[in-house]
Parts: sequence; structure tokens; C-alpha cells
Amino acid sequence: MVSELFDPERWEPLEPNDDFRDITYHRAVDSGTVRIAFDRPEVRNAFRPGTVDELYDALEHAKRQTDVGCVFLTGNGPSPKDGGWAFCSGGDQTIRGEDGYQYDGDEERASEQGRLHILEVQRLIRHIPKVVVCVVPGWAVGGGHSLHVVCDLTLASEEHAKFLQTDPDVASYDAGFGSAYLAKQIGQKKAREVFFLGKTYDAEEAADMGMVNEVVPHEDLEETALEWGERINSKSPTAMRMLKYGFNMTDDGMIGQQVFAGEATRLGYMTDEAKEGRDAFVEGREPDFDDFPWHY
Ligand SMILES: CC(C)(COP(=O)(O)OP(=O)(O)OC[C@H]1O[C@@H](n2cnc3c(N)ncnc32)[C@H](O)[C@@H]1OP(=O)(O)O)[C@@H](O)C(=O)NCCC(=O)NCCSC(=O)CCC(=O)c1ccccc1C(=O)O
Repeated sequence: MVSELFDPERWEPLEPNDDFRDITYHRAVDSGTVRIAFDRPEVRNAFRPGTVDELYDALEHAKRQTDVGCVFLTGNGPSPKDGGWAFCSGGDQTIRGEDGYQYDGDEERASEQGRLHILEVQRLIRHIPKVVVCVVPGWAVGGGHSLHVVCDLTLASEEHAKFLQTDPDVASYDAGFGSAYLAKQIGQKKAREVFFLGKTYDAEEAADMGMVNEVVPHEDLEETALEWGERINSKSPTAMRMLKYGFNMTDDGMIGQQVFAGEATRLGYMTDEAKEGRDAFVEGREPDFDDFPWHY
């Protein structure tokens, strides 16, 4: 069983699945949606460096699927030890070293330096030209909370989703998207409360704060997520991509502008005007742009 909420009839495993130890990766059989799930429920889906590598690989694979418009990020469960549910409880504190999180149980990589590359995953979620939905079946804590913040949308289990920032309890600090971008979502005072007081919020409270889009009964969580996926996939891929990058741009500085501008260039390349520029160069002649209007 992948997860108690996972309907095997609705999903098929994707090829890189075979190499994954800490996550599962599936594609919906009837829509352009993929499901990436933390699969360490016995430790509330805490991530270790290998988990982060796998997450990055799955997201990178998803990015290249041109018939996929929606990515779910979720956590499998419940825990076989105590029945607890989690999306993700952040970095695995048992393997945290002085310079980051250490590879464990992997002889080949044991000598590598500690890693903090969950931030690379955050950037990939931010820039992937698809809608990323965080599907929260339980705890979203520490770096797991930050991941939900950076996703485009969050859907939460009414009974089990809980949101908590423990970063300062374990002397960690996501001073980027996890905190500063959270403040853009829920306001400065509330974001500071999340980090400085470290209270636990249930799904309804998180929705009232503006960091969760919708709360649904636990048993309906993945079915509702699939409905969202279908809705998202029915829309114009270009419009959705440009909107995501437009939403990002004001907060992402020159990188945000670069990503948006790259897509504008792609649209430009698709015009006859751009083809004339290219063809003139290839044919060794002056370009003739006379027939192309100066639009206003
Ligand atoms: C998540 C809890 C609130 C759940 O509480 P509860 O339901 O009572 O369950 P427990 O009995 O506590 O836990 C069950 C079981 O899981 C183990 N476990 C839970 N979380 C972790 C974890 N993070 N690491 C390792 N193990 C974990 C727990 O020990 C139990 O094991 P048993 O053997 O059964 O006893 C609660 O568990 C909790 O508070 N967990 C810790 C949350 C936490 O502090 N996470 C780390 C925050 S720091 C972080 O995530 C850094 C991330 C990062 O890489 C980063 C770096 C640089 C910039 C930004 C970031 C970023 O934040 O992204």
C-alpha cells in the first residue's frame, strides 16, 4: 500500500520510481497530474539528503512532461508505528551535522559534505512551469512547512493537517520563502507569530490566515486534489505558465523577471516576425520587417 488515501486505480507508477527509496512518484491515469509523496511516515516524513535528491529528480522529471500541468506534493501515511499523519516534518534531525544534513546508509556518498539543498527544491517548485499543489494529510512542520508555503496552492485535511514552525527550536532558520514569503501570504505580524511563538495551527486556522486554500474531510483529500488537477489541466498551458511567473515576478527580483522574460521570448520566437529575423540571417540577407506592425 502506497498510502491509505492513495487510490491505486487512479495512478500508475512513473519509471524513476524504481530508484526511489524515500519518495513515491505516480502519474494519474486519466489526467496530466503527477503525485510526488514523501514516504517516511515512521518519522513524520522527515527528509534526509537522499530524500531531497529524489524529490529534485522527480520534480525535474515532471517539469519535462509537456502533457502534465499539475504536480501534487504530499506525504504517504499513516505511520505504521502510531498511526500519525504527516506531510513533512522538515529536515531529519538525527542526521544533521555541522555543515548540513549528512548522507546516511549510502556508502558512495557517505564522505560528501552536509547538504541544505531543500532550498534547491524550493526554487524548482517556484520555477516549474506547472501548478504545484501541496496536499497536506497531517503535520507540516519546519522545512515541511516551508515547502507548503512555496507551493502554488495548499489543500489540507480537516482532521489531521497541522501547521507548525519549529525552525528556531532546533536552531534552524528559513529566512527566505519559508518566512519572508509567508509574510506576504499571511501578513507580517502573523508570520512573525508563526516563527516567534511556534504555535500549532489546525487546517481551519491556517485557511483563515490565508496560507491554506481549502480544507476538506481527510478521506476526500486526494479525490479533491485530483479534481483540482483536472480543473487546472483544462486551462491554457501558456496562460497558466505566464500567470505563475507573473505572480512570482514582483517577489523574485531579476530572476523573476528573467524567468518571465524567457517565456515572453519563447512566445516571440513563435511569430512570423521572429522567423523572418532568423531566416534572413541563415539566408545571408537583410531582414524585412516592413509587414510587421508596431503594435500598441
Ligand atoms: C512533527 C512533530 C510535531 C510530530 O509530533 P508527534 O505527532 O507527537 O510525533 P513524534 O512522536 O514527535 O514523532 C514521531 C516519530 O517521528 C520522529 N520525527 C519527527 N520529526 C522528525 C524529524 N524532523 N527528524 C527526525 N525524526 C523525526 C520522532 O523522533 C518520532 O520517532 P520515534 O522513533 O517514534 O520516537 C514532532 O515530531 C516534531 O516536532 N518534529 C521535529 C520537527 C522539526 O524540528 N523539524 C526540523 C525543523 S528544521 C528544518 O526542517 C530545516 C530544513 C532545512 O533544511 C533548511 C535549511 C536551510 C534553510 C531553510 C531550511 C528549511 O527550513 O527548509
